[in-house]
Amino acid sequence: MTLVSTTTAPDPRQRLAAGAGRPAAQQPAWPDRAALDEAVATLASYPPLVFAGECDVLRERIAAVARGEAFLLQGGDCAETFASATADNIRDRVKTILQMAAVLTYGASVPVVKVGRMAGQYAKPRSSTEETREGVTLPAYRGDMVNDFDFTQAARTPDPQRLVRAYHASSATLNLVRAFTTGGFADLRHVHDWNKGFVANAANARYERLAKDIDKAMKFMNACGADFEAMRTTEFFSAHEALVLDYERPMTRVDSRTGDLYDTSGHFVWVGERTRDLDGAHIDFVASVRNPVGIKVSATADTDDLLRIIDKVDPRREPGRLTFITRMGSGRIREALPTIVEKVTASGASVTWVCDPMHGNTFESASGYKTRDFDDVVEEVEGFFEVHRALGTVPGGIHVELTGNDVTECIGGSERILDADLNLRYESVCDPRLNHQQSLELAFLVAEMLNQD
Ligand SMILES: O=C[C@H](O)[C@H](O)COP(=O)(O)O
Ligand SMILES: C=C(OP(=O)(O)O)C(=O)O
Repeated sequence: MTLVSTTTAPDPRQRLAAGAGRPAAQQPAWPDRAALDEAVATLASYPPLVFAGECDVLRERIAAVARGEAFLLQGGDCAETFASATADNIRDRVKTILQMAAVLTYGASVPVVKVGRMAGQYAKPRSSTEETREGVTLPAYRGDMVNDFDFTQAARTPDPQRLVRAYHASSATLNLVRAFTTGGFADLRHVHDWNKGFVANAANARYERLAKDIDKAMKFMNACGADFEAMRTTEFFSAHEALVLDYERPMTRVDSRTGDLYDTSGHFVWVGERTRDLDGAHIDFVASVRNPVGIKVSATADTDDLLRIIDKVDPRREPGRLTFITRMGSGRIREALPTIVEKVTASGASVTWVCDPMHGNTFESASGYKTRDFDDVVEEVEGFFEVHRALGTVPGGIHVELTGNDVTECIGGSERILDADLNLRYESVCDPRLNHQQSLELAFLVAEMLNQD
């Protein structure tokens, strides 16, 4: 892929420029136009973070997910921060995802497509444009790509230089992820090592037993003369919400092979529940790029609206192109999802269904923390499987906010985290994440659900 098209056809970037006039929700109020233009120009001059061919591979993998031949595992921080883009944090998140994938692959005999909510997840849509603390009102924190979490006027003022910092942090993250996943660290023969460094607990002990079984199977295959080359590395893709269009547009490039546009900020990008307006700039943006894309779908989504989004984003009905990430809440999924799935299926659309059991299950605890109950998370995934089984459609994967760290942000799980424990290690700057143990527990439970076929 080159940065500049060599064809004489009209420049496909005109398509992007045309979309720029559409209304865009949840965009930062940049105070300095010249500084923004400079940051956007800088981003446009930088190399792509991912390559078009990799996005095509992911589209094929997601097409296999839609056929029920693989399972999609998307996970990572609610909001990455520049300060937390450290080697240890990145390694532990990758290890957690690799462990979950090992549990799913071994436990349910299904290939797992691994996608990190990583290397670009630096922007957040907010319910309110402002935040008030003790009588002081400031702009809401919108992610490190936009402003800083500190509660001061200077920190909360959007700064376009942060777009450039987000690029560099994503680049460094992706570089390490690529090193981990292709440099030997992800070799299935190291399945035990991924558990090292995590505190001893029930989920880790259960994982240790599974790792022993995998080890045994590998030794058996080795003795039979199996070729382990394919297991030395693993595919690992990056994903984030395509929210701040002043970041996504300059990162969008023309693929010299095809003349098509690709958003090179990540392999997979999604449009959130708050920005998926049919005539808005976000849907127009993802319609213009060839990456596999996702759309968040809540329990209140209008099915006709979704059908129009499908027509716009995936007019060719291309397998793997469009994923609906449903996030309905444990109490509503069984009532809201069936009609949507039925009508979408009846329309002949080619959509991959993935369950986000986090965003419909957030509440404020009695002690004032934004949290989620592990039981609600599990309940929503169960509802997702039940609905798809009843309709004969494919429950393709899960999309979860998680960390490899031992945080206390979601209540429940076998550690029985209580409201009173939330203040111990509540580190998220936005929404609560599953900790390492809760993530592994979820993977074991999902493997059981997959096995019920
Ligand atoms: O991650 C999703 C949203 O950005 C988040 O839930 C918004 O949180 P808020 O309602 O506190 O703004
Ligand atoms: C904001 C998010 O989700 P949703 O759009 O579903 O609320 C998210 O996944 O970070």
